Amino acid sequence: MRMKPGMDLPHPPAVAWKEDRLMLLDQRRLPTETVYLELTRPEEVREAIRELAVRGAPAIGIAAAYGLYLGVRDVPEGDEEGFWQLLNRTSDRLGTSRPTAVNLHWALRRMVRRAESLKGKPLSEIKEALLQEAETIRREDAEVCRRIGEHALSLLEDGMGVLTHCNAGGLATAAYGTALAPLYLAKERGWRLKVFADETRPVLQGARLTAYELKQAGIDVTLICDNMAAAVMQRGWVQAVIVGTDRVAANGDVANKIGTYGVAVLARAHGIPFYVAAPTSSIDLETPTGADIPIEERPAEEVTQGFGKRTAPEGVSVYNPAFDVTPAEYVTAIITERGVIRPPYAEGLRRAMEEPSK
Ligand SMILES: CSC[C@H]1O[C@H](OP(=O)(O)O)[C@H](O)[C@@H]1O
Repeated sequence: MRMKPGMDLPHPPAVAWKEDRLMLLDQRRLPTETVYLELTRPEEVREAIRELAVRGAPAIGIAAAYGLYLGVRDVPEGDEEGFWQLLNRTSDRLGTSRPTAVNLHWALRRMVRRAESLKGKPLSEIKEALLQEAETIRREDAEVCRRIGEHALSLLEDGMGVLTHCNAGGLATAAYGTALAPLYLAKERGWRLKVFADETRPVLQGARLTAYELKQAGIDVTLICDNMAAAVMQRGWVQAVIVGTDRVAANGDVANKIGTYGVAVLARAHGIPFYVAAPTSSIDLETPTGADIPIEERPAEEVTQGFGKRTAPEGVSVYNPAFDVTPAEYVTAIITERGVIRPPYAEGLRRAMEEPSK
């Protein structure tokens, strides 16, 4: 599997545009079924994001970008007022699909700004520019992931044991992933890494998606239950932890899949570096600290009746936050497409957001 533009992915792409519709790989059905949703309306895209048919911060942003285009493409030529009203209403609607991943809001803001930059032009021109912008966001994301892979690989060594949590792979992005990008690159360079993938309850993104991606790519992956991470570290099988993120606050606090904070504390207790792979599209300097990051709470059924099998009594109280926040002090380094950022994070994050991509 070559991590070059247009390279062959070890799995079907999470998001694709085909003629006149958005194709989303329905990740609720992986790893046993490969089924694409064909979407032509923004409400369908919003539903797909909410129901985790498409998930992963970058992939959510890409899907929303196409969803915004779908929302305005049928506005009649000349109906300027109707176009701008619908554009903003659709952006707001898509923006409320999930609260934590900042990529969603980043992508929608970028699309609206692109349209506003062409205000006064024929609507047909603005619509075409919106479709092109969504395509550009998708293509850029693949390149960003590849660069994150390059920078992240400089922190790993051949033969290492690496633990990851949830899925920050090709299925969470346009291609390659963020946290998984260095693992693909290592494989391409003939390295032999041993990966431990947390299953990541309750939605099992690690078991269903990360284990699937890495096994398809021929990478040595061992699936473990979340409560086994401590034992695996205690046995000395892990030399690095690398995870993705949904939002990095201005001080370096990191929101990621629930359970990440526990892994970070375990890594600290075992003297294991804890790395966060973060495209700049997931960095939010307008959010001062992790305490300011909205944490999505999801339906109780994900915990009590996962994948249709009831495993808890009817009516039991459930707390089901989809994310937690790892304080910056537990983060060894934040790896962006523009390089590796070490503490103190506030200054490094500001510089990363100002620099052109390397
Ligand atoms: C590269 S972003 C992946 C990020 O998104 C996941 O959450 P979800 O599956 O609920 O969208 C998880 O936090 C991953 O680290």
